[in-house]
Amino acid sequence: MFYYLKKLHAFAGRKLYANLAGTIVVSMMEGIGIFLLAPMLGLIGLLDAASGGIPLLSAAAEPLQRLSPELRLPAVLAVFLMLLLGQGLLQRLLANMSAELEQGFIRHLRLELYRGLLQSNWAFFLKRRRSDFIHHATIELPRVSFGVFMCLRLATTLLFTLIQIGFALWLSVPLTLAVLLCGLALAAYSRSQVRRSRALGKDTTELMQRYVGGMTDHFNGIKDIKGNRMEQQHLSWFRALCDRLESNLVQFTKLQSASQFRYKAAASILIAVFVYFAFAVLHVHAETLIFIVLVFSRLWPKFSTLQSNLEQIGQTVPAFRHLRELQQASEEAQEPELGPVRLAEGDAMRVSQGFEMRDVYYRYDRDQATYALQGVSLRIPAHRMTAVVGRSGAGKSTLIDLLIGLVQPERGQVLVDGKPLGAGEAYELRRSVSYVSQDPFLFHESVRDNLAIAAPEASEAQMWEALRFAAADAFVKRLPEGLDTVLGDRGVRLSGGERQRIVLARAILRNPSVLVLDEATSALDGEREAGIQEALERLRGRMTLIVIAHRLSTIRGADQIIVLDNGSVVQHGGYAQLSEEQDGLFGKLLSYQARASG
Ligand SMILES: Nc1ncnc2c1ncn2[C@@H]1O[C@H](COP(=O)(O)OP(=O)(O)OP(=O)(O)O)[C@@H](O)[C@H]1O
Repeated sequence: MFYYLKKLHAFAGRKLYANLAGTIVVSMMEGIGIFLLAPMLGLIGLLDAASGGIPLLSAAAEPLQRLSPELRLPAVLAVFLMLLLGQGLLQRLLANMSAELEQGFIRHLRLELYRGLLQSNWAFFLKRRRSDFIHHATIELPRVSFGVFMCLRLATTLLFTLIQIGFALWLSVPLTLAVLLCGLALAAYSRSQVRRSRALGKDTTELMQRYVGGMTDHFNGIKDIKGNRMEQQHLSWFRALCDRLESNLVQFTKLQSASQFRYKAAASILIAVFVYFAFAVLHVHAETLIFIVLVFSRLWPKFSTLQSNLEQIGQTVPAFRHLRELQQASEEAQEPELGPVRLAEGDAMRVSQGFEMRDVYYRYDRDQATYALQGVSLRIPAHRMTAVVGRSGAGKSTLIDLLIGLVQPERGQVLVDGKPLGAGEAYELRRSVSYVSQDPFLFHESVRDNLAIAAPEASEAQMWEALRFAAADAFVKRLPEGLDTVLGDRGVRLSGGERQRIVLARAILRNPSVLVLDEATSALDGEREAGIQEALERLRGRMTLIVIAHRLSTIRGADQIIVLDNGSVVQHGGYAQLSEEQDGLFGKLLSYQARASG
């Protein structure tokens, strides 16, 4: 919590103190307003305004005595009005300022979280559920911000309570001490409520995490759900979770209302007892009694506000811990070379000789014995086309991740142009790599925006050239608004192959030094794939091509084929050479495919 309070301090600076000071002034004005009630009551004959029994009262009434009697009431009312209006205006100003501070702080936290996550290395993402990021950004983060401002509210309430206590002590020490003792006793009794709030807050965090995770999974897999008639099972799961969420939030409200009731009940009893003792036993003046009742009726609600603030803070504590843990993990996983993001690729690192792997070992989980890659040594020459093949799960994607430095080997070395590829160099290298994954990703934006994200300076002519290259020009031309057609769920839905071609065009538009295609043409028909093969032929020489393909016919033109099996390189060489090695895995894979298609 202190971490985020410090953050707010760094973010808001002087504004924060102005806000706190303003809140105190508003509270003071409220106090003065009450104090002014006395001369007012005196003027209308309810109270002896010149009474010396009440501190400050005679001093406050004294200027009034100098006015002619008929002006006194308007004068007091004018001051009263000014105070109330001033307080109202200041309150309005403060409310606006608080909203700006609060929203500004949320924006600051959001940006910090998002930037931190984006700049975390790939290993960080491998270990986490994607929906957890959404949960943190949309639910935990506002809770944290709410908690931070609740702490500030607690601080101002505490301060103002102290002022009120001082004032009350001045009026009557024994009665104030009695009220304080009762307040402390009730606070001690209510401590368990704060603990309970924290436990409920922990449950809220867990339940919301499940809620966001489940919803994300279900809607990602909605086709599977519909296609397999699994709606009922999902609905039951959802209903059970909603029941728990409902009960969790209702319990918190019940807890709060119970402690508020306790404070209210105690207040009524105390006031009755005080009035009795003050009047019947201690025989204090009626004026003093009215003041005591007035002051205590202001003081006691502060105690219940403090209690309520503490419970609300308790409820948000788990969110603080949760968000901080994620941020800490993401800070530890930051890419070493961050600097400003430069999209112009002119000065990006160009691979001139090629890649090399020396006895590389990698496993996703260091607690497990199985390696995704083991003892891999290979060379990938620059400006040539290298294909990586193997059965599903053989380690092809892992190999690519290591080559472009998304993950680092556990043992062994990856070299680029003869130099070891550390995490810092990898970040630099990826500025000149275009990577097209198995599941290509398009934004819910126009074709133009989707292309421009990779190369903001690209002209329209260059975009069309890239689309032509990827055999996507014809279908983009046919889209209702051409380049400006919005793609995605609420725009034009593309087929898997069409999506792949746009992503390929985007990859080419960056004019990368290394183009990696991970099953990037799997959804294309033979004719279109042949078109892309020709395009790749043209790219060879200009850039280093690394292609993962299941359909072996598509890699006939490769300069080199690397065959992986169970995380090791089992064969490498040209297409013709490998196809002749009858006992080799490549030959087997070829014959399986020939049988399947034949
Ligand atoms: N994020 C991960 N966490 C743990 N294990 C993983 C992860 N990703 C891959 N693996 C494991 O590493 C091994 C190699 O996976 P990889 O994705 O590199 O294979 P692949 O050859 O690309 O497979 P495919 O052709 O099916 O995409 C597999 O055994 C897989 O289960």
